[in-house]
Amino acid sequence: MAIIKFPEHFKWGAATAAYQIEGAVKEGGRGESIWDRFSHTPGKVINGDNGDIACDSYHLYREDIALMKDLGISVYRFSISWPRIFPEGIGKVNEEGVKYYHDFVDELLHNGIEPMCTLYHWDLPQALQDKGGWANRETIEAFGQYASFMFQEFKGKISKWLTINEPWCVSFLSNYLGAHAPGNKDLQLATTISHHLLVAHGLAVSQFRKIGEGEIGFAPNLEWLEPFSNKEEDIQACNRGIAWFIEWFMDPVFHGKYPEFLLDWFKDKGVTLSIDEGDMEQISQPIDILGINYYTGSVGRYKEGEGLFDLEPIDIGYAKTDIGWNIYPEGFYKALHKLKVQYGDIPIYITENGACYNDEVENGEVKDTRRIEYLKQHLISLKRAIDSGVNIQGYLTWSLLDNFEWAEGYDMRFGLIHINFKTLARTKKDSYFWYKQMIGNTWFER
Ligand SMILES: N=NNCCOCCOc1ccc(-c2cn(C[C@@H]3NC[C@@H](O)[C@H]3O)nn2)cc1
Repeated sequence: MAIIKFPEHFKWGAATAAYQIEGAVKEGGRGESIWDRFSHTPGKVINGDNGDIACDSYHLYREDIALMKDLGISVYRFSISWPRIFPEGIGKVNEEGVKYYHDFVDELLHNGIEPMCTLYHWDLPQALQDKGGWANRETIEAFGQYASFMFQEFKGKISKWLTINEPWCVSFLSNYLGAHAPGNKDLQLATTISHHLLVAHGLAVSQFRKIGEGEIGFAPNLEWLEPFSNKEEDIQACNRGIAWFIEWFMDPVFHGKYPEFLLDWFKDKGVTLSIDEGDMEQISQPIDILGINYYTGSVGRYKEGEGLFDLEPIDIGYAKTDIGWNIYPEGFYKALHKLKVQYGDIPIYITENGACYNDEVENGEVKDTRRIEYLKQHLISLKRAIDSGVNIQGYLTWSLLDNFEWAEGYDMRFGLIHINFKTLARTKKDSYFWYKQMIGNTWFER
């Protein structure tokens, strides 16, 4: 059997997000978010699920942190509910919300767990959406004020910050494909939003340089696309599909410009970018860390007129998780290798990787052996990337807890810990025990 061993300094963690676990949406002075509005709109979320209660981590966070300590993680990625701090998005601060996060972060630190804080994990204050949301450049300024407040308020407690989680999901999934809040289906709008998100990221970084302490970055998600054949048309189609996730967001941050071939492609679709003077300089300020979220990949081939990029994803029989995503660990390595080639040695944290398996509790146990296999396969790819020179500093699995999986609701479970959403009981899954042993050893047996 092979031993897969990680560097001694390697950081192991787990990740969650505010709207997916907190609940208490009308408590503690919190304002409405776009996900409150979207999830309560009939037809938007499977089973009509919403985040009103979720895992009730707002009230149960001490229990969750005790589980993290038992698990042995050294870093925990969470997000701030922007409308808990600024109920209207800007202006009056909600002191109850500020205190909640101080109490939460203090509990993490007291338990020797390093906080990694995502400022924006999709729960935009509805009051800002009512004024156009991310399509309105005023939201960029509002995000800058929110970020500046948080950097000042948590200086000395939080030293790893991520500005925007998965800007592809916030822009294209939510405003072109329409699958997430606010549910628009407009390519020009989505592309404009993608630019405003990057400008907002850059504004937060510039504020961090004045106010903050520690490291800052952002967390794009990547989906790999493997060409069906070595035909140039298949290769180019897959390159377009990959660039939609990688180059579209990474080139502006690391190279100060959008990928020309995608700009041209969008222009042929009647979509243009309105770039203000100074935007690209703002976006491309150096960052300290890069979060990478990877779940899946597909095989793709050229098909004229198919989708946005003349690209047809085809099912060649890869095994899938319970949410229907291909299990494709090879794509994880290929994506990470591509990042090193194109963007150099920025310290990378895998800020999300995990699998949806909807195993239930039986006799007090959850035998999620498929999740353990998924983690093993992807950690093998990760170790290959590390050994080939990719500067990976840590791995945070998605997710610590089963939680509200956005439009898929609560049926889709990604946690190491099972949540009974009726009783809120937490049950450690077999994958929890496997991850705990692997963290303790810094290796696992294949
Ligand atoms: N890709 N093209 N799709 C074509 C059309 O598909 C429509 C649906 O698409 C997608 C694509 C991606 C996702 C997704 C979900 N997560 C998991 C969350 N990450 C942040 C954290 O909160 C986790 O809950 N990451 N990515 C969902 C749906």
